[in-house]
Amino acid sequence: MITTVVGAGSWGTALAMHLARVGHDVHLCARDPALAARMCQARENADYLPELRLPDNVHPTDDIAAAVASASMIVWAVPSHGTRDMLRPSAHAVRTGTVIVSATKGLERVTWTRMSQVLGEELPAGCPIVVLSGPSFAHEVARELPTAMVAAATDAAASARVLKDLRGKRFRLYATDDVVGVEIGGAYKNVIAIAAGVVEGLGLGHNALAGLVTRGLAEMTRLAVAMGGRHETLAGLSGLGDLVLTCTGAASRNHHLGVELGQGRALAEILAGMRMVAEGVNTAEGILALGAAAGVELPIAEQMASVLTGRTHPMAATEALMLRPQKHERH
Ligand SMILES: NC(=O)C1=CN([C@@H]2O[C@H](COP(=O)(O)OP(=O)(O)OC[C@H]3O[C@@H](n4cnc5c(N)ncnc54)[C@H](O)[C@@H]3O)[C@@H](O)[C@H]2O)C=CC1
Ligand SMILES: O=C(CO)COP(=O)(O)O
Repeated sequence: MITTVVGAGSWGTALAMHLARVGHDVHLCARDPALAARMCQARENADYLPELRLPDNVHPTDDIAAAVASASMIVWAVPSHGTRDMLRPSAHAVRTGTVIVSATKGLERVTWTRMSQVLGEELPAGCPIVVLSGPSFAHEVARELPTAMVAAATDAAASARVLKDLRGKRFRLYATDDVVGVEIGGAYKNVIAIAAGVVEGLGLGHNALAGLVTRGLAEMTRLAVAMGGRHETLAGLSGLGDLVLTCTGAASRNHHLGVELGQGRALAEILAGMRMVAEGVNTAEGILALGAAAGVELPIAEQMASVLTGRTHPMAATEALMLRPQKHERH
């Protein structure tokens, strides 16, 4: 079974290692030829997932068109801002019927399109898209620590195939047909994870963190439902599950960025010191655009977008949220 993973950052590399361990022959595509060469030579991805040996059946490459042409399954793990540009030149090489697993969590800049929609617009017809999401730090998947995720697709045969082909002793998947709910949950949680980091950086305590996570989940759910997703999806792995992980786990890049913001560092300075992507930085504005289009109020995302663009100080954002009119909890 040949599977191609596009994106040799931490997530693509971890998924490639997992797939190789469960029996796939994996092509791992890096856009940087030098990184592909270093991975071939050193048998590790020292830039993004150091000190973990790549299994022998992971084949690093920079020839994306050849790698996608030979695969019966493609796992997409390129950050959202690079997805369309990275896919377009090789999309024609993808064979009809190839199952596409979208592992990216974010929205396309400016259009604020969901990732499965971007992939669907660029790929040939007849390639079912399955969204993989949920609480899953790359370094833990790479180390074979137990992980549960969700696979969302409108095509039940495609999600069943992903459940079967990705299954591992310590990797468990649940299926759903709620693609919108899963993608909104996976994108939105990054914004709330930044907010959770801000709470920590400001030293606001555990009460504040618990309140933020709970009200963050409420507004994520509000948006997802307004866009056609289901309430219970957001109570699942790609909602509550990923919030618990990234709002409390220090390994979250979004959470880390929020801590630094809360401690008073400027966004540009924080980003300059990060090699890895923090999707929530771009997603906040997109979430607001989707909220405006759907006619729903998203107060935490609104404050975070304002903090991230430097218009509001993190403490002022906290006060603005606390001083909002009180209301019924279900709203
Ligand atoms: N790392 C993790 O634990 C998880 C990450 N994800 C998601 O997977 C996606 C990829 O994230 P990571 O692998 O963690 O990122 P990363 O920061 O570890 O690596 C990013 C990769 O994308 C490449 N890249 C950067 N800008 C690019 C562009 N403009 N065009 C094409 N490629 C570009 C980099 O060269 C690098 O290979 C993100 O949407 C992230 O939210 C999802 C679940 C877990
Ligand atoms: O999505 C993730 C885990 O599920 C990774 O979160 P970060 O991108 O914040 O590190």
